[in-house]
Amino acid sequence: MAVTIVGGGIVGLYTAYCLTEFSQLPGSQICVVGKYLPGDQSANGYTSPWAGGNWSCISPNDENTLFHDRFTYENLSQLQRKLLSHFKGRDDEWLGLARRPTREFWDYTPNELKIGSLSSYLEDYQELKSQELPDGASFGISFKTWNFNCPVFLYNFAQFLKSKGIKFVKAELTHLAQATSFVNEDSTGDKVVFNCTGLGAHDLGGVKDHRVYPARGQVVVVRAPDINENCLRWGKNYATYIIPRPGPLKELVLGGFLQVDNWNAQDTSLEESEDILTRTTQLLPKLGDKDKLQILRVAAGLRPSRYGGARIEEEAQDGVLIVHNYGASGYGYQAGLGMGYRAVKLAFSGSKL
Ligand SMILES: Cc1cc2nc3c(=O)[nH]c(=O)nc-3n(C[C@H](O)[C@H](O)[C@H](O)COP(=O)(O)OP(=O)(O)OC[C@H]3O[C@@H](n4cnc5c(N)ncnc54)[C@H](O)[C@@H]3O)c2cc1C
Repeated sequence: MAVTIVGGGIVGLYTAYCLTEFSQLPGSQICVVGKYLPGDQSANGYTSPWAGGNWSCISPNDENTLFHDRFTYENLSQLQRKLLSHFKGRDDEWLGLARRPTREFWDYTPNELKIGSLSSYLEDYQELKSQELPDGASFGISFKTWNFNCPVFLYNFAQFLKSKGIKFVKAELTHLAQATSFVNEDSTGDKVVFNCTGLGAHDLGGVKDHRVYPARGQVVVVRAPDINENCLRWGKNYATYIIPRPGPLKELVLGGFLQVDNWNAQDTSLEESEDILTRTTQLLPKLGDKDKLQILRVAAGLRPSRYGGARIEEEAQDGVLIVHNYGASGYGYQAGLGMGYRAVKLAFSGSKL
């Protein structure tokens, strides 16, 4: 088997992990190719380093997404254990994948199916009493979540995958058919391509999926050594979130925005930053005076969204099995392991070769 994964974002890496872990495919048969790879940064072409990131209730309520979220939440402990046993002497904070408490509030009554699903598996799940809700909120929960230091975790995850023999190649493709020329030297036999190109799927030849669109987010990153909890609030037209990043720098990511079809991640806006600081300090008063926060940086990123939801689908192109796996929107870290699992299962149960 010669497997090529196009895309070195979190979805590509989770897919590589699922191939080795759940299909027992040797790393020497897998090659990851991407224009950008872990350690790189690009505002427009590489979303994964820009995520907050945590596991939250941001994702939709359809059966597939509920499965992806749950699978990821439940299997991150195993991934964390494997990485920590590889990086001997290091801890979860160094790794960039750690646990923290969280509270989430809604201004409306959330979907029953979703709440039913969440309450069945989230650790320390509790529905909050009305006196524990902020003004104007109508529902709230607390639970133990996962927090990522996204650029750090992405880099460490890639190092782990390389240690399994997986090859990483930096290259830009103009057509998906070019993918099969990037293979691991030791691999032979049937060729399979996983298309994990995120927003790139919009323009890549052989895909050109115009259901893919960006949902721009801006964040303000502050230094807050005393805040170790997540706090999020979902309104009909806004999302406010406070996400601590694991690691020694004690960074807190404050957001945010979900701007549909806005492709501009180069620019950030002072007005948006002010709005984020106002909303987050109101939501979590212990953050203190917004004018006294130590701002480290302001950044913007583009979530790879897709009308109709993530595309996890197989297709045969010139005798090669293609498995599409993109469209993770604002939940690639929290759903991507489940997406990778489904994509890999599809590849190995399919008969399109
Ligand atoms: C502000 C913000 C906050 C977020 N917070 C969270 C959060 O808290 N939790 C969470 O789960 N998610 C969060 N997200 C969403 C998360 O970042 C994305 O869902 C995730 O990064 C998508 O990963 P991906 O691998 O699909 O795409 P990407 O990371 O964009 O990777 C795409 C890969 O494909 C490659 N590629 C594309 N086109 C080509 C081509 N033509 N040739 C070669 N290579 C190509 C790229 O180089 C790259 O390697 C957030 C996003 C933003 C912007």
